[in-house]
Amino acid sequence: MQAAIDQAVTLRGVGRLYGRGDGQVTALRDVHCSFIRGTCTAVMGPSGSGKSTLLQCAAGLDRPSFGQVMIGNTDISSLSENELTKLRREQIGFIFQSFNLMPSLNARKNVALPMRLAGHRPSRVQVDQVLQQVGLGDRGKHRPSEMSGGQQQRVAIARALISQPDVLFADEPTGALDTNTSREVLQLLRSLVDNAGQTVVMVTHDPVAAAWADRVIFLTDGALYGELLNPTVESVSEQMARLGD
Ligand SMILES: Nc1ncnc2c1ncn2[C@@H]1O[C@H](COP(=O)(O)OP(=O)(O)OP(=O)(O)O)[C@@H](O)[C@H]1O
Repeated sequence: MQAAIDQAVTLRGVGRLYGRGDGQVTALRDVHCSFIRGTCTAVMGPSGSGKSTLLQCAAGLDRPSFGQVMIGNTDISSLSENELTKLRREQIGFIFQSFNLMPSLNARKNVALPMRLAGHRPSRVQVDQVLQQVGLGDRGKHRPSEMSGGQQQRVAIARALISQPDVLFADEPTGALDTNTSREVLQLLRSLVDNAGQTVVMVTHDPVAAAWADRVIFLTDGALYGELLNPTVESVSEQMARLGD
């Protein structure tokens, strides 16, 4: 008998409306999809197609207007704000295009911050281990302004990993980086999937970044358009050209 596929996140009939009346925008419409544990999925589509909205609904940062989001076996649509905050802290990692590090804190303190805000104090060993995991074992005392963009994004990844999240969501993680530093960050995300069994879901505009994923899903006008397995730069670019990007 075939083993059940282990889904880290499942969206069932998810829709998201913004505003009311004549000004109402449908950012997502009836999206059904799931993200398999231990895989990397890229989310692509033209500007305004709903990629960030999908990511935010899947990560529990935004609440869908309709439908259900499951993180593992938990239906997050049914959680109270406090329960959702706890689940986000413990099970979700989120990385932003602009790193969102605290400029006055060194790398160690930035990594420890979310746990400290949640009332825990991670040990120095824990923090250094996660910095080592992202290749910054020797940069713990450096502030963001003393690091390159790629290093800052790796600190942000370490900060997301400190709580050992089930899923790592990334919104344009290489959008602010040059080609070489983008590759470093993508290599790191790929190695987290391959060597640590991490689940990664990332929004990107870049076919080169998407080609690092196991699967690409495409959105148009808030709806799921299709997917590509084992994507290449060429196959992703072709699909995006078809979508009119
Ligand atoms: N807070 C909001 N209020 C009103 N409309 C919104 C809001 N957030 C997003 N939208 C609209 O929802 C639609 C989807 O937006 P979203 O940011 O998810 O798209 P995207 O594919 O991530 O776009 P981009 O590639 O340009 O970042 C767009 O029409 C956008 O203008």
